[in-house]
Amino acid sequence: MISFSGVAVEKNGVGILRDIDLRITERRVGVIGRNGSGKSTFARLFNGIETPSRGKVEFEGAGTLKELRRHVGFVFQNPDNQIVYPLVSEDLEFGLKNLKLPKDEARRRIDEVLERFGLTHLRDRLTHQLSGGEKQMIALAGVLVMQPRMIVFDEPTTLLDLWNKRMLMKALNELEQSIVVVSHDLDLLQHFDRVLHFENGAIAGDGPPAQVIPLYIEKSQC
Ligand SMILES: Nc1ncnc2c1ncn2[C@@H]1O[C@H](COP(=O)(O)OP(=O)(O)OP(=O)(O)O)[C@@H](O)[C@H]1O
Repeated sequence: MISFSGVAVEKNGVGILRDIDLRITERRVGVIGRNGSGKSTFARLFNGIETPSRGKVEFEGAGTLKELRRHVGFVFQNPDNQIVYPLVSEDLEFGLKNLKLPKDEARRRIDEVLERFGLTHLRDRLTHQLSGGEKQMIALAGVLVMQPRMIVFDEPTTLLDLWNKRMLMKALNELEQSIVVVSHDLDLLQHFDRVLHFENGAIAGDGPPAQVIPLYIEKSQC
């Protein structure tokens, strides 16, 4: 469970997010809203990439940056922001080095994740030669090997074609972690447990997709 209590974010004197009071216990949560409504800023609070100007974010009662980073993984919209090493295998080992895992255990985790998502053939490839969809999956694999309890995705399907979008949606559905997905792709979120609708830096709608999404669409038609 992750909680936001009285959270506000301000930058250069400008209010970006305000009055965020939430407890998230659902397995699949979507985040929608117009461009500039504060979704990415909200998403980045989950694992401490962004810190609140006021209020606190806690994962099961622990709010230190170290705890948030340990429990919550973050998948960026553009995998180039996430993939740093020339070889896929090196990139996947990168985060695990910080955990100081024995080599065998690190290898086992990497093999398991690659195998599970049918990515084993990419293990020794150069990361800059991967397609956009392959990169997106390797970025997700890099987060999964860290075994976080929750994963936040910021617009994960924007760069993907229909095939890769389907592959990612299937992967999302099969994850045992709880997931939070920021997306303009309303189809992706229609079977989620809960959807948060942001408007001008605050939550304007919160509930099941069948309730929140139609109201959001209605507002866009005004
Ligand atoms: N450093 C900053 N200083 C001032 N304003 C900022 C800063 N960073 C972000 N903003 C503003 O905060 C608002 C929210 O940005 P955010 O990226 O969270 O929106 P978003 O809902 O994710 O948008 P999009 O759908 O376009 O990705 C935007 O108006 C943005 O211009």
